[in-house]
Amino acid sequence: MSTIALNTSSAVGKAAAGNAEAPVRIAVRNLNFYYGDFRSLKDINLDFYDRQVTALIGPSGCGKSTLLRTFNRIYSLYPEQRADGEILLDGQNVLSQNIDVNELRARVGMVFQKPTPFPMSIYDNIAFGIKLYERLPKSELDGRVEEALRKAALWDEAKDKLRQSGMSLSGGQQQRLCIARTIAQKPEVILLDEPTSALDPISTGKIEELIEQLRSEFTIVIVTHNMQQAARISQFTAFMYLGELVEFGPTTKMFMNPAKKQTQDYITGRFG
Ligand SMILES: Nc1ncnc2c1ncn2[C@@H]1O[C@H](COP(=O)(O)OP(=O)(O)OP(=O)(O)O)[C@@H](O)[C@H]1O
Repeated sequence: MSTIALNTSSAVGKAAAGNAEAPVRIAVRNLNFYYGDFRSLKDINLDFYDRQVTALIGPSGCGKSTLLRTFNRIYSLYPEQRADGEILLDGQNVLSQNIDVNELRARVGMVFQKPTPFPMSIYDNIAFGIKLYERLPKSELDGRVEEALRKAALWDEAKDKLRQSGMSLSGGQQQRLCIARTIAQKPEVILLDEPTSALDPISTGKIEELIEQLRSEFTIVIVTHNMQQAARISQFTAFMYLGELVEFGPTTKMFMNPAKKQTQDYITGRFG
């Protein structure tokens, strides 16, 4: 099969190569998901590697966000939604009834498409989540807020206005604040659901750089519609269609030499 001649080919290989030797952080086994009677995920089996970025791609409605939302059981806020099968986070099934979902959501943080800062100060946006779980002296809390803002590449822009509302930041800064808020809880996994789709190219670039930095510490799963973005920032890519996993592999292989025609058609924009 020839190399795919699309814009994506210039982006492929920009991210560090995938490390399939890395330990598996999340193992998805025979996962099905239902909205009422509608089965939106069909027997998904997939591994997510430790401190690697995995991109979930596929046409609208294929189940990318649904899959992402199973990892921290955010769907369980809605009674008609349910999952069966197994999602093993470090070997422990997060779908099991005896999992503490609050603890799970601290271990598996999530950042949404639209920046969602709380209507409170920049400082409190971050301190709030820490205080839910830990009682820290003020100096230590200050340190944790600073550390999270630094890791989210927002410290320099925010350090002189920590008491200003988080809503006063630009869209891109708000999204980095949401990432800082997630990081502050010291998660193991970070889920990103189209985190740059509401942002301009410069803010998008900053978030992409940030994702590359965060990879040294966190396992990252990102849903994106942007093929170039998937090629630029991920080490592994999963292509989904109609609730099924069609193909999974190192991003370079998926974009340069996919095994399935459907994958190739989607990546080259010939789908549909
Ligand atoms: N709340 C819901 N109730 C019923 N069906 C839903 C609900 N949310 C999603 N679905 C259906 O589940 C399937 C998967 O949706 P999902 O949002 O996961 O797809 P997606 O790949 O993330 O799409 P997009 O790229 O458009 O965000 C679709 O057929 C969708 O219509």
